[in-house]
Amino acid sequence: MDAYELLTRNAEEVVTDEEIRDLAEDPEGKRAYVGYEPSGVLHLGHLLTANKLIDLQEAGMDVVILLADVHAYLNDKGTFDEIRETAEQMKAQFLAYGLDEAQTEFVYGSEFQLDEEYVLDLHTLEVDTTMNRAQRAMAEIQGDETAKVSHLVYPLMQTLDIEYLDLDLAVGGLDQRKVHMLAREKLPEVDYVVRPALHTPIVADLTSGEGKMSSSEGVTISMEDSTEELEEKVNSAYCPPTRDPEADDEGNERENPVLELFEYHVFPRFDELVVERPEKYGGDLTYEDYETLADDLESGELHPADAKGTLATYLDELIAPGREKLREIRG
Ligand SMILES: N[C@@H](Cc1ccc(O)cc1)C(=O)O
Repeated sequence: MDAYELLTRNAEEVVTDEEIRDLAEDPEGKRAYVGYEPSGVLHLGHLLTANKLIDLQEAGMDVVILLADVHAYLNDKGTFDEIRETAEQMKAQFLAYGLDEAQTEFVYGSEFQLDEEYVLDLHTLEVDTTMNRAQRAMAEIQGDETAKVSHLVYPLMQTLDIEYLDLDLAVGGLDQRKVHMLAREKLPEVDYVVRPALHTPIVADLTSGEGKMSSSEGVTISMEDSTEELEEKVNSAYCPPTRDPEADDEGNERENPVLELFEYHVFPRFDELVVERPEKYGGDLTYEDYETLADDLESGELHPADAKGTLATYLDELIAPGREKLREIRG
């Protein structure tokens, strides 16, 4: 796979394609980041962006993981001490998951976001940004909560992080796109250069196939799940024998989350998947790419129950090292 392909595979959006192409010309040693509000246990949402970071490392880039403690604090996620403690646990899980330690730098937001220069830049942005504009950027991150002043400061700080961490690329889920658009608009106003952004898809809720999956709403899979819990969740997932399911009774769009997990979580990490089947049902199947597997599900060659069993096995392999780490940490 060439560098451009590694950078962009499974990305839902790149901003802009031209800037990413430039980066792909010479990715060696360039810096990409994802910021996470520390929350202790990694779940599929974290792992989807982590997969992209692994791709970028493979292309030669260095990765910065921002443990966004100040942002979590602004978003009312607990006391500062609690937040920092959960951040330490996340570090260990990211490395266990497969990020290359030599190419990964972990930075706490509080290491630089409280410095005088940063804070003064922040105030400059506050002067230059309407409340309406900042609030729009936050809509998807803040959820249903009533907007507080902290929610307006939050996206302006995220904008500055891109400059202060000296990055060449900002990565995030599609829910970060409005903040990255704000950054493109605002960074030049404080005389900083615009950096490209890359957005990963948001996988649908496991049980309904609707909306987006996160740890707070709906069912997700996390590093905390035992093999049995993981199997149970995958087995109860929505999986019609097609990649384009019909909308539900209320007209809500649906996806096939089982296929999405194969596409975004499993195939990027394994060269080949084996679906184990007894001889009398046709024997084992081997897949080297997502498309063939999705075609077989659609044609009936691959039964949803077999697809789910296989998905559970591979997801379990992916989270097993992180699960071990968590056990060690918690004793
Ligand atoms: N906004 C991110 C967290 C984040 C914070 C600061 C950043 O610079 C980047 C990302 C989230 O929703 O979790």
